[in-house]
Amino acid sequence: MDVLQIQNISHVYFSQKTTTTALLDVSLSAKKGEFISIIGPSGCGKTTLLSIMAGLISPTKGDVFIDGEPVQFGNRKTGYMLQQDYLFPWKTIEENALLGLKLSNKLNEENKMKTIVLLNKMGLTNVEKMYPKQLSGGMRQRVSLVRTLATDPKLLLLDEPFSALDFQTKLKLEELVFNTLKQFQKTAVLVTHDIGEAIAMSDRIYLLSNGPGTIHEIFDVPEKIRNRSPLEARSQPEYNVLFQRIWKELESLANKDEY
Ligand SMILES: Nc1ncnc2c1ncn2[C@@H]1O[C@H](COP(=O)(O)OP(=O)(O)OP(=O)(O)O)[C@@H](O)[C@H]1O
Repeated sequence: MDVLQIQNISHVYFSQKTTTTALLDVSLSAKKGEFISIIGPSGCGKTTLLSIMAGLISPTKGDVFIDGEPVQFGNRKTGYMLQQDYLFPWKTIEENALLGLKLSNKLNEENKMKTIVLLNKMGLTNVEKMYPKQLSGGMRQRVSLVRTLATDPKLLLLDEPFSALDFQTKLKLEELVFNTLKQFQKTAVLVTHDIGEAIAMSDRIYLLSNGPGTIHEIFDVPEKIRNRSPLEARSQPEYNVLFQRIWKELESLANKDEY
């Protein structure tokens, strides 16, 4: 069954003087456990699309279903992981990690224990009583991932979560996120500007055209890459072939003055 179904979404922003069509007739889907990526030029509507999936804005046209139900404002079916970790500096790591559970009234001893175990699994041992400023950027993003996973969302929305990190930390975190999501059979949507990251982590990549964003092309990631961890995937010959294909497609958009 599709955990995520987006059917013919269009979205127009209206202001007093202008109207901007951000998305035009976009359809996509993801089955349970699938990892999909959305790439495309700046301003093509990626954030708008994620905000619609999260139920933060309603599309002007079209339907979104998560787990078979229409997305509603304030729904708790999605978890967001962003470029910035948005941990509260005055709260301890444990309090930050448990915040999602607390807000959704799911905080009990069992869930608390599960969250602490998850923190430890992420290599975050003995940090529970520390504050965010005492942790590195990569560690804070790991706390942010734990907070997101703790509420057991049906769908994870990852909005460039690695882009502020140094390259080595980014590769390590990609590996950790990939393995964790596979372990829990989580469905995820990643928005990124990094073609390599999209290939290394995804089952399928949606390339959006320049605004108004439409689906320009869908790339299925070959099995040889999908069956490997992101780091191993990057050393496969198929990885370079797909990288070149996507790169050329982006270039062709640029030459059409679309990118
Ligand atoms: N609140 C808003 N009001 C009016 N126009 C908006 C609003 N938010 C976004 N837009 C416009 O909608 C289009 C898509 O924006 P969006 O932020 O979704 O693109 P994006 O692909 O995420 O961009 P980037 O890669 O630069 O983050 C752009 O033309 C943008 O200017």
